[in-house]
Amino acid sequence: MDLSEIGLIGLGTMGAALSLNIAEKGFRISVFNRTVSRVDGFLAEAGPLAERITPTRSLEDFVASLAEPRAIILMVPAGEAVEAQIAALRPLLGPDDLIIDAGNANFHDTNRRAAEAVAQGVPYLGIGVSGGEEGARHGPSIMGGGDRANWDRVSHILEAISAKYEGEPCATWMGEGGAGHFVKTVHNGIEYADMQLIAETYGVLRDGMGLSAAECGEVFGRWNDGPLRSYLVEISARVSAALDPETGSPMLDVILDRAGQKGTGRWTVIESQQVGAPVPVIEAAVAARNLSAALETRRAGQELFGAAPQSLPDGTLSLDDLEAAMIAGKIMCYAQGFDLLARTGAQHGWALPMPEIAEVWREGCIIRSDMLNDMAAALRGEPERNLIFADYFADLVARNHGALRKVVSTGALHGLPMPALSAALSYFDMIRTERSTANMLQAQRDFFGAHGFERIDAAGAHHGPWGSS
Ligand SMILES: NC(=O)C1=CN([C@@H]2O[C@H](COP(=O)(O)OP(=O)(O)OC[C@H]3O[C@@H](n4cnc5c(N)ncnc54)[C@H](OP(=O)(O)O)[C@@H]3O)[C@@H](O)[C@H]2O)C=CC1
Ligand SMILES: O=C(CO)[C@H](O)[C@H](O)COP(=O)(O)O
Repeated sequence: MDLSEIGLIGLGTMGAALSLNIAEKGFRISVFNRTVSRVDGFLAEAGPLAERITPTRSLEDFVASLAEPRAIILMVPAGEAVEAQIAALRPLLGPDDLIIDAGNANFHDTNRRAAEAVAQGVPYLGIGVSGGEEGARHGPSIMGGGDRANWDRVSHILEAISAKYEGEPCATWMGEGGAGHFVKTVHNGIEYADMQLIAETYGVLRDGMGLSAAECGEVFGRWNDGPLRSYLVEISARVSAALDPETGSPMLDVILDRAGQKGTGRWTVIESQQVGAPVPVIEAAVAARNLSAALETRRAGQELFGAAPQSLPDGTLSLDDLEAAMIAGKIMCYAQGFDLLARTGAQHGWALPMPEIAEVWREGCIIRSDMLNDMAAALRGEPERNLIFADYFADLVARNHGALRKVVSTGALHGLPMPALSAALSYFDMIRTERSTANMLQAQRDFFGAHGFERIDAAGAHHGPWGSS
C-alpha cells in the first residue's frame, strides 16, 4: 500500500470536501471518521479521486497508513472533540509528526495546545479555513498559525488546495500559536456583521418597501455589480430567488427567523472587550442573533406592545440610499475588525501581517469582496491606521455617510430595527467627535469613587469640588 502524504480526521461537511480537494490536487490522503461507516459513504462518492484516498477504520490503521513524518488534519468541532482527538492521537505519534487543527478553534485553546505540544513532544498547528463546503472543496482561504517551520513543512499542500487570487495562493502564515485561529475568528466576526447589515437592509426592502423575496433578490443582484460586490451579497441574491420545492413559496418566506451561532462572533466580541478595541457593529450583530433566538420573548413583546408599523410612505428611501448606507456600514464593520487585529497582535506577541490578512481574504473565504483589495492597499501604506482614515475609504465614507444617517433615522421613525447600521453610524459620529461626552462620565466616577479626572487646562490628576449636597 502506498503511504499517504497527509491524513484527515472528521469527514463531515468541511472534512469531506477538503479531503477531495487534497486528493484532486494530486496528494495521497488517508481519512478516518469517528463514525466509521461514514468513511465508506465518503469513498463511494469520491469517484475517480478514490484512487488517491486511503480509507481507514481505526486510528491505529490511520496512523500506520501515513508516510513519516506524519501530518494529520483535524476537521472536527471546536472544544472537546479537538481535545479528545489530540489525546487519542498523541500516544500513536512521534516528535516529528504534526497535528493540524483546521476547525474553528478558540485561539486561547490553540495557544494552550501549542504550548502543550512543545512540552509533550507532538508538534501542533492551528489553522483557520474559510469558504464553507464549496470553498473547502475547490479552494478555501487559509489562515495559518503555529511554529513557522511546521507551517513550512505543509504549506505546499495548503497552498495547492487554497483559493487563488490572480494566481496567488490565499494561504498565509499569520504568526505563532493561535494567530491563525485568531485571524479566522475576526474574519467570522466581520462575517456576522456583514450578514447582519444585509439582513437589516433586506428588512427595509421587505417590510418597509413591500418587495417580494424575488424582488429583493433582484436588488441584491444589481448591488453585486457595484461597489458592494461580494460573496455575501451574491448569495443573498441567490437565497432570495430560491423557491421551496415543497410549497412553491420563496425559501426565505418559509425559513424561521431564528439564527444559529457556534461561537466565533462571540469570541471576537469577548476579545475586543479584553483589549479595548471597540467593534460595535460586530457586537450588534451578535446581539441581533441572540435576540433572533428569543422567539418567545419577541412574540410576547408583539402581543403586549403591538408590532411597530414598518411600511414606509412611497419615496421615503430609494434603493440608492440603501446601497450607499450599506457601503458606509460595511466600511465601519471592516475598519473595526482590522482595528481589533492591529491592536490584539502585539498583546499576544504576534506581528500580524495586516495587508496580507486583507489579501488572504480576497478569494475563497465567506467575506471575500472587491473592497478587500482596496483595504489591502490601504493597510500596506499604514497597517495600524483605522481604515476609515485611509484616503480611498475616507472618500467613500464622506460620500455615503449621509445616506447611512437617512436610512438609520428612517428606520428609527418607522420601527424598522437596524442594530448594526445604527452602530455603524454611532461609531462614525463618535470617531469624528473631538469633544465627546465622557467628561460627564469622569465627573460621575470622581463623585462616587474619587477616581480623579484630567482637566482640559492643566496636567495631572484632579478631583472635583463635589462637596455634599
Ligand atoms: N461548515 C462550515 O461552513 C465551516 C466549518 N468550519 C469548522 O470546521 C469544523 C468541522 O465543521 P463541519 O464539517 O461543518 O461539521 P460537521 O458537523 O459537518 O462534521 C463534524 C465532524 O466532526 C466529527 N466529530 C464530531 N465530534 C467528534 C468527536 N468528539 N470526536 C471525533 N470526531 C468528532 C464528526 O464525526 P461523526 O461523523 O462521527 O459525527 C464529523 O466528521 C468545525 O470546527 C467548524 O467550526 C470551518 C469553516 C467553515
Ligand atoms: O466558519 C464558518 C464560515 O466562515 C462557519 O460556517 C461557521 O459555522 C459560521 O459561524 P456560525 O455557525 O456561528 O454562523
